[in-house]
Amino acid sequence: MKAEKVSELTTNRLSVYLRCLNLLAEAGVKTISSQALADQFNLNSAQIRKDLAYFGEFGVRGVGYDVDELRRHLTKILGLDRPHRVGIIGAGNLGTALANYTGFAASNFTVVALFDNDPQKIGQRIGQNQIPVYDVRDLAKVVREKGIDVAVIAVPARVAQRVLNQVMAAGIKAVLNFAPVRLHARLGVKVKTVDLTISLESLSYFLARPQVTCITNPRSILPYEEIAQREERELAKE
Ligand SMILES: NC(=O)c1ccc[n+]([C@@H]2O[C@H](COP(=O)([O-])OP(=O)(O)OC[C@H]3O[C@@H](n4cnc5c(N)ncnc54)[C@H](O)[C@@H]3O)[C@@H](O)[C@H]2O)c1
Repeated sequence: MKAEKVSELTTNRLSVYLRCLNLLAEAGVKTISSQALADQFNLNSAQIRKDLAYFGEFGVRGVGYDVDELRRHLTKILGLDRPHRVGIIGAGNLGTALANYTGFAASNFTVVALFDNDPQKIGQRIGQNQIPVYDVRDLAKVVREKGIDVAVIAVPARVAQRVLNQVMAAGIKAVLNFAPVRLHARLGVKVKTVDLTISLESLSYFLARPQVTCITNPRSILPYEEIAQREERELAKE
């Protein structure tokens, strides 16, 4: 497997394929061709074949993919076959909302701790799973004790870099950042930023151009696919 050169766009697509395959499995579908998969979920069949071929031979010519087998492979490729333990730093509006959300469990992610620096919040328990809020100064200790391998940053932007530094010092290598700020991670640490304002502003851009948003043909997504493919080529060059 040549997984080390796989871009984030590819891993995002693998995650989409897995979600589609889970829906097919729930509906009792046993095998599916790349074309049928593409048609049902508005994906690109050549891209599916290319993405999957990268990780080995999955499909059977003329039959397609075995849905359960491909689900197992994608689950393994995405590292979802082992549980991930998540710690959320910032027990405010967003941090507590994320801790209350039970939907991550299906993908093998469990929120096991929140961290804060507010004495009023430290010691509280959040949501139906009664997740404890720890003092952020105890981050490294709790990370070790609870085997936390993913951190979510939900603190104000002005302290987010400092918190990331603490997270990295605690040995965590995968970070989901909600603070609207560009963070600097050291080599070997992956930070993904979810910036809702950027997403809203890009929606606003399309609202400002009704001729783009009014096209109903699914192929109207082609320009964005092209952008994604261009980004991917650039990533591959790095
Ligand atoms: N609330 C939302 O809908 C939303 C949406 C998108 C992005 N965000 C972003 O997420 C972040 C959190 O937003 P929020 O609305 O939950 O804010 P909030 O003020 O409700 O919560 C922030 C929490 O971080 C804690 N905190 C501050 N400094 C800390 C530190 N050094 N170490 C540990 N904890 C610390 C605070 O005590 C507080 O509990 C912000 O950067 C915000 O811009 C929020």
